[in-house]
Order: sequence, then structure tokens, then C-alpha cells
Amino acid sequence: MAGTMTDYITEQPRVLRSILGDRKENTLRFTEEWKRGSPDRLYLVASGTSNNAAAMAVPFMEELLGTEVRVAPPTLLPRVYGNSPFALFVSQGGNSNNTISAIEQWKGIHSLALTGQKECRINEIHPHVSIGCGPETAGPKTKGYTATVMTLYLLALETALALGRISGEEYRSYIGVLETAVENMEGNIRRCETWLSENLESLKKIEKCFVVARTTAFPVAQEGALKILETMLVPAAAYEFEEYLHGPICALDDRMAGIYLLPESGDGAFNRMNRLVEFHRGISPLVFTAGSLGGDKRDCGLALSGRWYTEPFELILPCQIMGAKLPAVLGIEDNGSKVYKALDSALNIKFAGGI
Ligand SMILES: O=P(O)(O)OC[C@H]1O[C@](O)(CO)[C@@H](O)[C@@H]1O
Repeated sequence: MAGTMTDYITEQPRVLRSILGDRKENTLRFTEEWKRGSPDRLYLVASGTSNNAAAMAVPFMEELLGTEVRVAPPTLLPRVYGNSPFALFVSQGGNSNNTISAIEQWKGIHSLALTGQKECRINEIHPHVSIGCGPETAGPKTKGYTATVMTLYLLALETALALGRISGEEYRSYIGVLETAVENMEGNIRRCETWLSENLESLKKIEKCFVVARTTAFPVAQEGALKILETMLVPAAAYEFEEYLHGPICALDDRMAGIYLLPESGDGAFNRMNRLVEFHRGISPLVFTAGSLGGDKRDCGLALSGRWYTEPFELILPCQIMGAKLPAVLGIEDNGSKVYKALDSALNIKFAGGI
């Protein structure tokens, strides 16, 4: 049965627990291929939400695998360097025609696909590993995002352990932090729902929006902006905090909404980002935060693990909830999906009309 965005958001803790539980079996093939090829470069090729998930995983994978990791959309494949490159074609639905073409184009490169659906075109044509999220039929993806980040993390973690790049103690510590973030998720989803209902009148007024996060959380802001854009159908742009100060900030006016994804209060950027929030609030009332701040009803306080790499499981939630709930309130539910479906038949985005 087709689920709603809310169903998939709510399903996330269960899905992530099961991905964590199945990690040994599910990552085996990747680890074996990695050992066989001893890669000196990893390319993650993906579109849309899969691309945002891949971008989030880059620093984690680089640290664990000890190699450069690069993300590219399938239609912007980079020149390949290195003596033994490895590519992972990431596609949640497994039917994106651009990713299928990239697989054909990079036939000579040692690679695997990473897909979220058993039955899909990519699984028919290429060796693959599962994201373990199950089908997600709502257009804008939510559980596929967090499941893809988690799976990429686990591929890197299990491989690093198998190669002796990290000790058993370090491995258990990473897993413990990831488990904590998943444990926090149900409560965090409830916090976002409360925040949304308390701010409904102002959230409804958003006509344009900046989503801002610092350094490693920037890819979370990119996914947050995509959720707002494809559901509320308003322009939404994501910026890395310091980059935002170098130009985009000039576009602030009383109608420009801001969603600031804040790190833990101990983070070096915390106070500076708060000064920016106050500055923006002096110009527009439509300024919201997610993270560790409190004190204003516009601040969506969340339980954070305190480690940067769990931010995609925490800071993404307010934008996911906005995307799930606000279109119905605005009377534009399904408008985005209708445009998308018409475009898919005209431009053949997915293989044989798949998802
Ligand atoms: O990860 P996939 O299945 O290749 O899809 C890429 C993107 O394409 C869409 O399905 C829209 O075409 C997005 O929802 C998705 O993030």
C-alpha cells in the first residue's frame, strides 16, 4: 500500500534499527570488493536526495576508509584519477535513467550499486548492495535519505574494521553513537510535530526561504531545502553558514524566511550562528531554528548525540515534517507530484515509469 510522507518519517527509527541490526550481512559484499580492489578513490554517483545523502557521508567515509571520496550527479561524471578507483552508484528507487546511463558509461570502473528496492532496473543490470529501507512511494523522499546515510556509514565502518583501520573499541563507540541518535529519533519527531503546530500560522506564510548549517551539516541543509521546495513549492536555497555571510545574506528582507540548523552549544560556531539568528529576526519574524537552542517558540529543540555525523538523523526532521504537513494546510497537497508525473512521462526520468 502506498504510504504518506508522514508514514515514512515515522517509520525511520524502525528502518534505521533494522539497518543497524543487519549491518554485518548487508555490508559484506562491499567489504569484499573493497579488499579485492584496494581502492585509492571512491566516487559516489547519485541524484536528488540520494546525492544529498551521499554528500553527507563523504567526510565520515573518508575518515574511515582513508581515501578521498567524491560525490557526483550521474550527468556530471568527473574525470577519474587514481590507480584503482571504485564507484558506488546510489539510487534509492533503482530506476533513475541518468544513473543507469552512468553505470553504462563507467563500465570499466570497479563498482557496485546501492539501491533501496529489490525490484528495479539497476539491480537487473549491476551487482548491488541494499539500502535496506524498503519501498517509498511518496514523491519527496524521507526514510530513504536517513537510510542511505546510515548504510553508507556502515559500509565504511565495517570495512574499516575488517581492514584493521579502527579498533574494536572505536568501532563499538561509533555504533553506540549511531544507536543513540536512532533512539532519540521518536522523541525528536514528536518535538518537531509540536514545534510545527505551535508555529503553524507563521510557517504557512513562507514564500521563500534560506536553510543554513555550518560545515559538515551543510548537506543536511541541502536536503532540508529540497524537502521545502518540492513540497511547499517555494524557492528554498541552502548555504553553508560562513558562505551565507559572503553575499546571500544581502537578500534578507521581511519576507525571507530562515531555517538555521544549529550545532551543540559547545560547538565553536554556536554563538556566532545565534548572533546571525538574532540579526535575521530583527528583519523578519519567519526565522526558525532546529538543534540545541530553546527559549523562543520558533526554536525546535532536539536531542542531539553531540557528534557531527548524527546530524542527518536529527537536524533534517523539522524540514521533513514541514514537507509532510504544510502542503495539506496550504491546500496544495499533491501539486508537486502532479507536475513531477507529467514531466516524467515527457522527459523519461525513470526507467519504464518506475519510482
Ligand atoms: O535515488 P533515486 O531513486 O535514483 O532517485 C533520485 C531522485 O529522483 C526522485 O525520485 C525524483 O525523480 C527523487 O525523489 C529522488 O531523490
